[in-house]
Amino acid sequence: MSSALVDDGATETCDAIDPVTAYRARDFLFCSSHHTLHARGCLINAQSNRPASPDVLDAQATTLFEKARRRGQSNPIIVGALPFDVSQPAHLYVPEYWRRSAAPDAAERQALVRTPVALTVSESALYPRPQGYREGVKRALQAMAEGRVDKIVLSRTLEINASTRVDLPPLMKRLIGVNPHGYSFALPLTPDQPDGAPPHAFIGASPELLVKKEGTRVVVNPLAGSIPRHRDTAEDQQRAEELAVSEKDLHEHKVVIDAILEALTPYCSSMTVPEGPSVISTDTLWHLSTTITGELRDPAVSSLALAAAMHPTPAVCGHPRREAYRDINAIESFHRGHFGGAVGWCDSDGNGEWSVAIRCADVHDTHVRLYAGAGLVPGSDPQKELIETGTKLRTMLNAMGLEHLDTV
Ligand SMILES: C=C(O[C@H]1C=CC=C(C(=O)O)[C@@H]1O)C(=O)O
Repeated sequence: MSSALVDDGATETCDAIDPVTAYRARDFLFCSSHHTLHARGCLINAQSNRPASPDVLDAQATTLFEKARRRGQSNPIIVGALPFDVSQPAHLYVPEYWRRSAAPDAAERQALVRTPVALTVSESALYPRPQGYREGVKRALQAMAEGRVDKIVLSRTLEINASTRVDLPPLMKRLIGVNPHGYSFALPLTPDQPDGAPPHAFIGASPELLVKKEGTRVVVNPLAGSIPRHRDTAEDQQRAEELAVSEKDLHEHKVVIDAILEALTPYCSSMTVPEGPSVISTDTLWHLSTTITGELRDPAVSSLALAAAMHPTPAVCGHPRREAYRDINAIESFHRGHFGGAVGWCDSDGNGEWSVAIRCADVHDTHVRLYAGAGLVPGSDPQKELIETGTKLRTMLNAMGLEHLDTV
């Protein structure tokens, strides 16, 4: 992996080693199919109690960049996450040091996949239990039948207690190796904690790009509509073909595209939108996917502001947003935190990349909480949605070497 040190007025460098190898439990890592961004240390922590709304985030970003310049950084960036619930504050900070380099190539990823991850489970529990999740799906379908909402994304968790502290670096290597087309991330939740403190991080391997902004160009890649993959190649291919013409999934996808176009239109002078979705694959699922590109009217608008303008999309919340949000809160009895939010980075020219925070987990010392959700529309089947969310949990489980754990 080649790496170039960015001139950031940094106090600490580690550019001799590639970023994935250099990654430590308190670092930020964001690896797409093209680039790896690695950041270390926390120069300024935003520590705000204000909601993660576009205006608040814009003002916060301006203040953070000004402070970072006064502290001697010539090229600062902000890294962090938006929560699912935008009435809560975002978790943003300016790292002391960062660099961006080429993503691992195919051979390097193959080597990463072989990284041993030693994790022994002492306890694990699905929450809600499968029957509880199916009942939740039925309640969501009832809300749709009453005409209040047309889409709700309902999620569940898998709680794991390991017998020893979770070792994040090998886990991140595995995640990056197994997910070459996605966005693998590790966000320290207490980036300024002392050395040796237990890891506290939000990690994942999301297939979905909320937004990427580079100069005047903006790219979004919403996903919605899924089917689990199959070990048998012919059956696997048939499932992809089924998904491409599934009316229920095409509708589920269109709800997301319409909302994203509505949110992006005020920012763009032109947009290129394909006629229909294509089918893409992750290690465990097929998804309907649409890549939309646009030219920004104002190149100064930041990737953070664009992310906040679209978030939460109906790929993680539903439609209409407010009603879907209310139903999610009534049905789900756990706090999503950053799950269903966005993780990424933004530089002082506004360039940056934010992925939708799915296929992810909170890690705190020996405890791991995995999350997975599924988009529900009229016609969704509770058992199929249970299986779909169970398959989504597998992205993290496979990376953790816990393929044997039951998810349904
Ligand atoms: C909410 C999740 O996935 C979203 C993204 C892609 C496909 C989805 C679906 O088909 O339901 C979801 O909208 C998740 O993985 O937890």
